[in-house]
Amino acid sequence: MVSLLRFQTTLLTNGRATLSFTFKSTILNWKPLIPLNHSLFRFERKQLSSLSSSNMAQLINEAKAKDLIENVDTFLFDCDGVLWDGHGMIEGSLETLLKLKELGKKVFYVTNNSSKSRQHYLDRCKQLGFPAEKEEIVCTAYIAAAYLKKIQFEGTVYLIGKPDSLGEELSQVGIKYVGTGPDPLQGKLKDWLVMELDPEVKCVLVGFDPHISYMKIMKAATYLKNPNCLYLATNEDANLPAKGDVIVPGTGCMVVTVTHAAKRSPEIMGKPEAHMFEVLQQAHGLDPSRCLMVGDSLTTDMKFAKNCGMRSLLVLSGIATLEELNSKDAPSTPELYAPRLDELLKYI
Ligand SMILES: C[C@H](OP(=O)(O)O)C(=O)O
Ligand SMILES: [Mg+2]
Repeated sequence: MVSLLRFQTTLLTNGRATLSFTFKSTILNWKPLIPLNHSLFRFERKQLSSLSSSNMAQLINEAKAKDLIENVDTFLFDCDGVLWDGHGMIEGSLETLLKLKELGKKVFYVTNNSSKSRQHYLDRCKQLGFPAEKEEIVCTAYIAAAYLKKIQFEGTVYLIGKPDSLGEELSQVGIKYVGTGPDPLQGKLKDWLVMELDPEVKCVLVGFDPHISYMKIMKAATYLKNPNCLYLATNEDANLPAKGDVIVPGTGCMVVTVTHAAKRSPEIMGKPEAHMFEVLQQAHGLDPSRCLMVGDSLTTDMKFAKNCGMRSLLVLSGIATLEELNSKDAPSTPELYAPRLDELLKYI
């Protein structure tokens, strides 16, 4: 009797390691010691059965970590859910980045979060002890302003966003904007139908805006009736990563309401689109095949890595879950995954 026994250790998000094995026996008279329908394996079998070996994300281990250190010069880090989240810094993230800098690796911060400016992120990195220079940080507020400057935009931006993030970045490139701050419900339908809009507005830009309102959606959608009016959005993340019971709506919730009302889709400035990588590649001459994108989202970070030709490591400390990773409908499959960034630190 010949049987092929393949062991696989899988680290679950609760830190419990489980051993699972599959066997292919040419003569099915072999009985495994532990019945395969034992609960220990039920989860594993679903996990293994839902992933074909060709596209299975691999749990990071010593050999894979050493391969990264040998073949990756540049580490691009997503921020929310990897380095920090709503509760503060994520354990081990700072130590891991400092070790990579000690090893001479280039480190960049690539965040979809449009609630803060690039300067704010620089101040935050310094405050937390992360090694960062301003040109190593790209956030979607900065990218949106840089994009409008690159296309030599002329006119005013109707901004659904914060004055101290998108507003600050637009001002820095000399672009005028209107619309920020509270815009509560006023008047009734007969008033709305005759409301005055700013004829100078030639772009609607939607980012994170805690003052999102019915009036703002109405104004944005009305500006967008003009097909020559540009429609940009910073990102489509549905939630901000914050472990706990509360769901914190992300910028994607602001974008979908304007998109639905306007019946138009925006040009997305952030991940998974390649704008942020292109800006870094142009400024620092990056070779994507020697870059690793580390993120917590399959729909943005891991797709971004794939779109830009980079290697990818998913961490389960933020938005993505092991179940989502192993689902046959997963939006993308990273090369590697780990429970948290500092899993890498164990091996380097
Ligand atoms: C979640 C996302 O930020 P990132 O994870 O890209 O830092 C966002 O704030 O919408
Ligand atoms: Mg994230």
